[in-house]
Amino acid sequence: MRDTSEYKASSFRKSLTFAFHGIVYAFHSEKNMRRHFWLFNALAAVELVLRPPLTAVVVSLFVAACMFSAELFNTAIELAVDVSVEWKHHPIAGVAKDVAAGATSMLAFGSLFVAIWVMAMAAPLRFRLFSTVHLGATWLLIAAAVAMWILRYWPIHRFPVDHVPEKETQDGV
Ligand SMILES: Nc1ncnc2c1ncn2[C@@H]1O[C@H](COP(=O)(O)OP(=O)(O)OP(=O)(O)O)[C@@H](O)[C@H]1O
Repeated sequence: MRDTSEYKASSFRKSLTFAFHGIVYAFHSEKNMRRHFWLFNALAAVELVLRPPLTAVVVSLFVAACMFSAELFNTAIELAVDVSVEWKHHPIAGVAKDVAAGATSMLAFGSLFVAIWVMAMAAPLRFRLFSTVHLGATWLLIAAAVAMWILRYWPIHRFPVDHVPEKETQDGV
């Protein structure tokens, strides 16, 4: 095995590149990441139509980022557990994965309250897709959506990812 010191990020730019690799890998290998991606698009579409104020948009984007972050942690834990038990069955490995999945589910549940609050902030609910209200919030939403699409569809073969688990391929959700 090679010495891990050679992977140490020597600059901020390198650290960001490693983080980017991680996110792209997770989008390619994890079906839940792809589910969250489509949920995020649904959220962005609803907010573009209803046009809640900037505060509600910022909070909802932050919660969406937390959700993606939780799923990334979950993926990292699953991979680390699989490596540590060498893909063999171990009761504690199973518990570790269940706990990580539980953490993600908790956040998903909490996100529902934020979704309800965003709807309340958008009241009275009207079709405002072509309106010019809350333009700052609208541009923020569009920028966030574009960034997510880039991360989701960035070609993985450009990165030194040796193995994408067979259980989750590019197909599917
Ligand atoms: N090595 C293992 N030893 C014992 N139980 C395991 C092991 N790996 C997985 N499990 C059990 O199977 C469940 C599913 O594990 P798996 O690795 O397939 O996660 P997953 O279904 O891909 O999760 P997610 O949908 O969050 O990606 C775990 O939550 C755990 O209960």
